[in-house]
Amino acid sequence: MKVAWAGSRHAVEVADRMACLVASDPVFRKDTRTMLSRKELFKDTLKKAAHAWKRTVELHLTEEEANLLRLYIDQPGYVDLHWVMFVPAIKGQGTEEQQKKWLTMAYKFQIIGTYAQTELGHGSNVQGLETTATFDPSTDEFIMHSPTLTSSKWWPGGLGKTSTHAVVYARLITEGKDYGIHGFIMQLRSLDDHSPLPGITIGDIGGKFGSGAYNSMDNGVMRLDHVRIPRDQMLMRLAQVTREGKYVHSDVPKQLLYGTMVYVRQTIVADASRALSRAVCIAVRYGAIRKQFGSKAGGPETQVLNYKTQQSRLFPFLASAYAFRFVGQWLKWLYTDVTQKLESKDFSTLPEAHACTAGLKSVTTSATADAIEECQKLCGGHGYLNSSGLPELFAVNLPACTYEGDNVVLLLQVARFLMKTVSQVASGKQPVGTTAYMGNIQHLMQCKSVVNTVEDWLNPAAIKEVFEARALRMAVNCAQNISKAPSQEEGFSELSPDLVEAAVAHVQLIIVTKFIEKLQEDILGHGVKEQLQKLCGIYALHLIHNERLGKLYAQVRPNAVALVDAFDYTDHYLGSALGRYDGDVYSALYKEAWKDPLNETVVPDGYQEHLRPLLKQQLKLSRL
Ligand SMILES: CCCCCCCC/C=C\CCCCCCCCCCCC(=O)SCCNC(=O)CCNC(=O)[C@H](O)C(C)(C)COP(=O)(O)OP(=O)(O)OC[C@H]1O[C@@H](n2cnc3c(N)ncnc32)[C@H](O)[C@@H]1OP(=O)(O)O
Ligand SMILES: Cc1cc2nc3c(=O)[nH]c(=O)nc-3n(C[C@H](O)[C@H](O)[C@H](O)COP(=O)(O)OP(=O)(O)OC[C@H]3O[C@@H](n4cnc5c(N)ncnc54)[C@H](O)[C@@H]3O)c2cc1C
Repeated sequence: MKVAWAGSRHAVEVADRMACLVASDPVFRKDTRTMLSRKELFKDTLKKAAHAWKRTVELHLTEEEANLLRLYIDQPGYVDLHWVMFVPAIKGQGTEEQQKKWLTMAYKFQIIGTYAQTELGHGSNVQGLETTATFDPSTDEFIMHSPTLTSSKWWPGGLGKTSTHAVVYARLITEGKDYGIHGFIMQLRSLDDHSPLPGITIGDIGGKFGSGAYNSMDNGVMRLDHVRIPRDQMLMRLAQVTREGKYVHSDVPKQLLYGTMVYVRQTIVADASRALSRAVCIAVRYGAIRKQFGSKAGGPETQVLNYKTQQSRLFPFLASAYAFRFVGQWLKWLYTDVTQKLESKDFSTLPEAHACTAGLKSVTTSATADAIEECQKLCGGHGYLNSSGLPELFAVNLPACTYEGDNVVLLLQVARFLMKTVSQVASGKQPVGTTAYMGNIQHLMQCKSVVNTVEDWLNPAAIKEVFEARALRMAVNCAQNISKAPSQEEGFSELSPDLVEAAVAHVQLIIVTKFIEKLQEDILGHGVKEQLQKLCGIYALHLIHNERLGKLYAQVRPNAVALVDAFDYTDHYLGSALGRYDGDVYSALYKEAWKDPLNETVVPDGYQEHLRPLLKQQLKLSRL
């Protein structure tokens, strides 16, 4: 099962090696992270990042190994933005010459970069950004400026205190005309003493949700006061400004400007499956250790994992973790395929790539945030302790519902794509890729499900048909209602809640389909495929027909712990007293409690000033 989860034997081996490297290095300790002040946490993050880079160089780690090292260090920081957004933005939007110049420095960490798109006034509406980049032909420079308070850059990770450079998104103005949003490389801080360059005001935007967690990241604010940069720092793969100030657009779709976001959304699906699997791992392992109540005859107490209510709340998450993992692996493939096509100037699959990454990012991160919260409840009181690992896991993954595109905004993008596809089908065009099922419209609009028993639900063809019919009918229903509205735009706006539901149904169909396709692959190991079939059934069925699942849960229960062990997480990475591999939960909880700063002294600070006088006063009063 470890191989099925990781994708290959090689993937298991390299992940194990990197996880152990991190777990055995004292610099990467994180057990007292939630007790650090913001400043201490930030410094700890800088230390870990520098040490990780040192180890990467010393051990000559490959890119795959270095990425895993960063992942297992498990502490958000500026390096995430540098590797996940700054480097890809230059790769995707820079010319070959620009890539050579900037990536050479970025790969060696001679510069640290971030992705500065969002502003105080606009995040979702990228076309509404206000920062300007005005070309001055007299000096061959762009003047970068924040004209209003709301145009202040706001949120970019690493911007606050660390980044020396950024890809800054701004409205390009040349020859008096506004050509909309383009990307520019800017140096922000001195490479000698790290002070901000003239005209740049920069800082951290302040503490965020939860202790520890995302507070390790210095999300930043930046205002620009007529800062000049050379013309060749405009990212010029998609469009250019000539020496004379002429704007020239390349023969590529302008949506490629959004390419970095497509790339990152794809990686976020993998993050979501990992976060969900960590929460499930903690709740399942702990559920096997925790006992409450027993038989009336005085027999042994019951493991809470044996309660049917526990299973019906928890096993759909276990199934979802596997489902998201497999769809994430497929999405990675899709992204690579689209990138190769783009290189040979075939842009035909771009809309589908956008819809799939946007939709899957939305559905998987929302489900994951909800599931982590529920796993906390599934662990009872102990789940609420920081030492359970769950509060931090929740706080770190909750913003994934917002960053890289608010989930509802992204689902509306999927809906727009679906409405276009429905109208193309109506005019006789055969849909392809993940919407190919819509071509079967005659059958899917009328068919009745052949499913009667729980066993029928394990029939992949039956499951697929139900999901196809559900998604298509919801999309067609929306399209019909929109066509009755006074205008397309009004109809879309009026029906947006239904459109979001239709988008979710389409995305869930993709997830179910990719799970089924995974089951058709060669899967080695005794009983592995059978367990995955049950999980696939649970994933599909819990979305549409909760009542019939009891039998399947009973079949999964005997292997529940093994199914989470297959995630292959070290105790260091899981970071949970409840989810420990050895099950020694109570000793761990007890030990963790004593690490709290409040326990550094037996009598707490503040006793002399506030507690003692109060108690003495009450004592005096009671004697009166
Ligand atoms: C225990 C705890 C320990 C700690 C653990 C730590 C471990 C780490 C774990 C997790 C962390 C992982 C770290 C990962 C690091 C990632 C960090 C991420 C940081 C986040 C960064 C950001 O947020 S960057 C900013 C992102 N911003 C957005 O996403 C903005 C969203 N808005 C948009 O994308 C667009 O504005 C819009 C799509 C909503 C609208 O676009 P537009 O205004 O142009 O309008 P249209 O709707 O008219 O679209 C026009 C046309 O274009 C098509 N289109 C739109 N987008 C795309 C696209 N991306 N690609 C291709 N095509 C696109 C659209 O469909 C339209 O097409 P038509 O054919 O005209 O219909
Ligand atoms: C932890 C974190 C890290 C981030 N890192 C970065 C970074 O590195 N770089 C960067 O540039 N940005 C970053 N961001 C910003 C992030 O990308 C934006 O916050 C995100 O795109 C959402 O935009 P917004 O904040 O403007 O939300 P808003 O659009 O203001 O959303 C507010 C509400 O309005 C709703 N809404 C908005 N538009 C519509 C619509 N058309 N129809 C229906 N409902 C709508 C949304 O659903 C939401 O409920 C980060 C954000 C966070 C939280």
